[in-house]
Amino acid sequence: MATKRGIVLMNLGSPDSTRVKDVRRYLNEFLMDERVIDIPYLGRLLLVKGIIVPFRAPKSAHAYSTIWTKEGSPLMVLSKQLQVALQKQVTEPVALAMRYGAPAPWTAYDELLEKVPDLEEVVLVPLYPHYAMSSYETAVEYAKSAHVKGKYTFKLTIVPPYYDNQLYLDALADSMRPYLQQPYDHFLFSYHGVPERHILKGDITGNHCLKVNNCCEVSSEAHKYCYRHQCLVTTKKVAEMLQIPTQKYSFSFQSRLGRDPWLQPYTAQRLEELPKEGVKKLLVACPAFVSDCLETLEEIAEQGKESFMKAGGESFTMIPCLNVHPMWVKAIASWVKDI
Ligand SMILES: C=CC1=C(C)c2cc3[nH]c(cc4nc(cc5[nH]c(cc1n2)c(C)c5CCC(=O)O)C(CCC(=O)O)=C4C)c(C)c3C=C
Ligand SMILES: [Fe+2]
Ligand SMILES: [Fe+2]
Repeated sequence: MATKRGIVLMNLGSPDSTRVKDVRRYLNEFLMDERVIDIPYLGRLLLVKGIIVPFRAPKSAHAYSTIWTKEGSPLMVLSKQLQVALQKQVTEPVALAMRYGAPAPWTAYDELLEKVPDLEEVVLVPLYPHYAMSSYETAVEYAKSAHVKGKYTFKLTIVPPYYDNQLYLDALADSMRPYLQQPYDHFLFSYHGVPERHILKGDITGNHCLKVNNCCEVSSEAHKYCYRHQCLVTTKKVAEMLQIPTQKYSFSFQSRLGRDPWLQPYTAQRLEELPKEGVKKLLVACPAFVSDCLETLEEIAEQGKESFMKAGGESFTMIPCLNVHPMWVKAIASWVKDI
């Protein structure tokens, strides 16, 4: 007899609306996560509630208002569309959960149990291709704690990071290929950044990450949890599949928050430098995100484009995220089947 299974897709979550009070609530939950702002509780409370959120909430609310749709935030809308598209490919019920805000993982579990009361296994698909303490790990730990706290009897199985999985890479390359038909000088792969401190913390060897020359390129067990290594692998593999010459592509990190050093180079800085280096026609993709969101639609496609053009760029083309690309939907269906 086949195992009675359900699937949960898990993404980050968005505020309920673009009102400052909803954005404030969302940012407080997000930034009070000890895997995001990883300092002791009291310091985190003072920093987040006393400094970051009061200043950031009105600015973020405005940014969200520039991308918000009639149905809600793009991240929520596109995650729901992915749920619907996957449901058409699999017989198991598919539910959606978010790390911050609604729907919570227990809501997703209950929804699956309503459809399959004798559920034996739930396969959790984190909608993050790369391992980071502040994205993949916090989502997985939250889903696991909801599983334990709710005393659910089904087994919880987790899809590992898929940054180098051929099905993910094939879908990504296919989604980018049409954009390479147009003339371009450079292809920038921009990934969400993380503080360097997070990379050091995640180094299970204690002496590799950001310590050894070309740390992400020389073999190490540390790569299992190294976000930078995983972003580099995705970049190199996709560039190779698309036959982009080495000198015509690069990768960078966006969305820095605060003054601590984050992974470099910073996308915002590269977008101002590239035109001065002779890059006039730019293609940009953001493979750390599988669904378009604030960080792709506003930070890159709006703000990033503006600063590139002001610095002397002539054309800026943003390649959409995988969203509901048929090969991406099939990739998820195949992982769930084979896990
Ligand atoms: C792709 C994976 C992500 C990592 C890694 C990540 C790390 C990280 N993020 C912040 C702070 C913010 N991120 C914000 C938005 C945001 N972040 C991700 C993904 C990752 N974050 C997504 C998909 C989104 C978009 C959400 C949406 O509703 O569209 C925000 C909120 C918006 C803003 O004010 O800019 C913050 C804040 C930190 C500090 C961090 C690592 C430590
Ligand atoms: Fe983020
Ligand atoms: Fe590394």
